[in-house]
Amino acid sequence: MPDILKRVDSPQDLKKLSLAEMNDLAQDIRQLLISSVAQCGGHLAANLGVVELTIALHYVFNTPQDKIIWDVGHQSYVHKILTGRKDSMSTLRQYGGMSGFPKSEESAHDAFDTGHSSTSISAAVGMALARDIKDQDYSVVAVMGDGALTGGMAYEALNHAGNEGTDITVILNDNEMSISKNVGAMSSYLNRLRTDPSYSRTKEEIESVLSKIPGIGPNIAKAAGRFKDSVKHLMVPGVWFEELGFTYIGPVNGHDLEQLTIVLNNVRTMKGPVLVHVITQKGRGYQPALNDPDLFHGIGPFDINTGKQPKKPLPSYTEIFGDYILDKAQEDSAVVAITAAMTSGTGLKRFARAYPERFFDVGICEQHAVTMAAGMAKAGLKPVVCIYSTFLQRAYDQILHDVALQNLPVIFAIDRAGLVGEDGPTHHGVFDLAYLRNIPNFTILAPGDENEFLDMLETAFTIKGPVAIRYPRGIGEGAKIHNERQILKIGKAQLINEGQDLAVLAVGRALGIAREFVNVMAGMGIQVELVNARFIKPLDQEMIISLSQRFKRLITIEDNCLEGGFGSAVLEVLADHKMECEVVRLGIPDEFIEQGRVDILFDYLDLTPEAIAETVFNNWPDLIPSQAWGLRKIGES
Ligand SMILES: Cc1ncc(C[n+]2csc(CCOP(=O)(O)OP(=O)(O)O)c2C)c(N)n1
Ligand SMILES: CC(=O)[C@@H](O)[C@H](O)COP(=O)(O)O
Ligand SMILES: [Mg+2]
Repeated sequence: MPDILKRVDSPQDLKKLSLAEMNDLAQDIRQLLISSVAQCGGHLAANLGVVELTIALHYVFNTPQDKIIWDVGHQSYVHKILTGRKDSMSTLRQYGGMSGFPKSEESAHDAFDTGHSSTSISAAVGMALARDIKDQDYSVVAVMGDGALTGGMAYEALNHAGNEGTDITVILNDNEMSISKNVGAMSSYLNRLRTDPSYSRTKEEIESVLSKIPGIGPNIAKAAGRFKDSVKHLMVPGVWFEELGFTYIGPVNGHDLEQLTIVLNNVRTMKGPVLVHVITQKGRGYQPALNDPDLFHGIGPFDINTGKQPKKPLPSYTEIFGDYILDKAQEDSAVVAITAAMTSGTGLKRFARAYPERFFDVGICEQHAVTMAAGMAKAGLKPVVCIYSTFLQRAYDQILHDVALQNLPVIFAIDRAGLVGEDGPTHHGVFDLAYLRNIPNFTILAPGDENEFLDMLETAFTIKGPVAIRYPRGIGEGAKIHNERQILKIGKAQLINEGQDLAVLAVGRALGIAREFVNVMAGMGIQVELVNARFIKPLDQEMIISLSQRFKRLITIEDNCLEGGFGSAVLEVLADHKMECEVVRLGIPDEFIEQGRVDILFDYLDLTPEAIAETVFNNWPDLIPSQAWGLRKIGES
């Protein structure tokens, strides 16, 4: 580990460093970031961009007494390194290792848990109001990116904070990037603040503005004076923010530690809501990340020298979707694609290039995306809303009230459904079946393999109402893609394997696990009937009833939460028809699942073929054949 970094185990150590040493520290931290993310994967580009900003924040503020809230939290690695966790960087995002997001249970310096965007100002206002009610004394700082500022919640919070006049500091970290290039009118406004000289005030104007800040002005004015001519650029009128009741300070060079520490030192003593507009460069200090900040926003392990990643052996569900939607748009001019700031993540990059007039990146605005799609559907288009399962949670009422209630034909392509792996509990998409299947008019599907996914997409375009297709992160089952598409019969499950001893109903990614389970059982002489549910809504009631009559023992498998999920839906059918049948539901239990490789998580959840066999034998010991006695846990109650 480089020298200066060795000496920094806490923010207190940082405060002993000279400016030159802090600049050296910044370079040491960049090295650690690059080597750790190259090994573990993670959010590299954003962290490289906030190195100096994070050093300056910890130099000026005193965590954990002062609270720093990292919006989204993907850029919190530097904060973790400076707050006693540098040695844990080798475990970043691994099972049992350090989280890639702020986590209060991991450190007292992590003031608020994040992962989803645009929450930081609301949380900061809440903490600041609590502080004031309890008559306590500490600073509350929200660090938010320009991408996060496209999210509606940020505006709700700015609106409220400006009105309350609460003492909070918002650091707007503007790097002109969301994951892809940032979008929207606010982004253009920030760009004008950054670049248009007519927005810049003269030194005298700045000092006059500063001196009007009650009780604090002279301090700031003095600090500004130290910058002589360059101070002209220190404060420009961020009129929009000022109209909302914020004191706007900026643009500030986010890589100039001297300027940052002076500005933050003064901001620290200011009253009321303050917004500091900091300009940073995403990917700074690592050429491959500078060349492709989108790729290096969130990346798997890579070669440090080349920045290259190992080639994937198979196309992912996302890529298959990207190919399909491109073809579909060519075939049907009414097809439009909508993303909420996840163009590459949802496989829409080529669509965006080929059909710019039919592609809409609305920013981190899942709610707006869904209601806008409803409007488009009402007016005759065929909108496909491409949103990760976990982020679609944001738009629940819009799905229900604006789409489903009017039975509008909006197709929801729900990527990253089920366990996503290293991003962990903030990002696992394990709730969608439960939050969607109670909404009338919906058709909900989950593919068991790549061809079925394509059939489902094709089928979705024939349905005259809202459709959700949920599919997992990463590569599929490896099925060879053929060209004949079939329109699926709505609400009909698919019999995969006939058996006599036990029936399994599986859905989506769980079908792959179930297939292997059938083989494991067959190896022990137990014949399992396997059904691919295909539809979560409408359910194939006939099939479920028939299975319950024939087998009396049924297993459901899903990678969704058990409460309210697919297995619960099966139980409802059985109860409604007064069927007597023993059902074991397998899926995600009532807990937040940690980060880690998906196979490790499935193992932890006893959702491997062998573990399922053990569960079966534990529930129904009469099924245990003599050959099965080698298996872990068998016979234990
Ligand atoms: C509600 C929600 N939607 C989408 C995302 C995915 N996401 C994570 S970071 C990010 C871009 C954030 O951009 P910005 O705030 O400017 O941070 P930067 O990476 O540029 O530092 C997006 C879209 C998310 N975390 N939460
Ligand atoms: C921080 C965040 O929300 C995204 O960057 C997310 O981590 C992307 O996930 P994927 O890697 O699955 O696209
Ligand atoms: Mg940004």
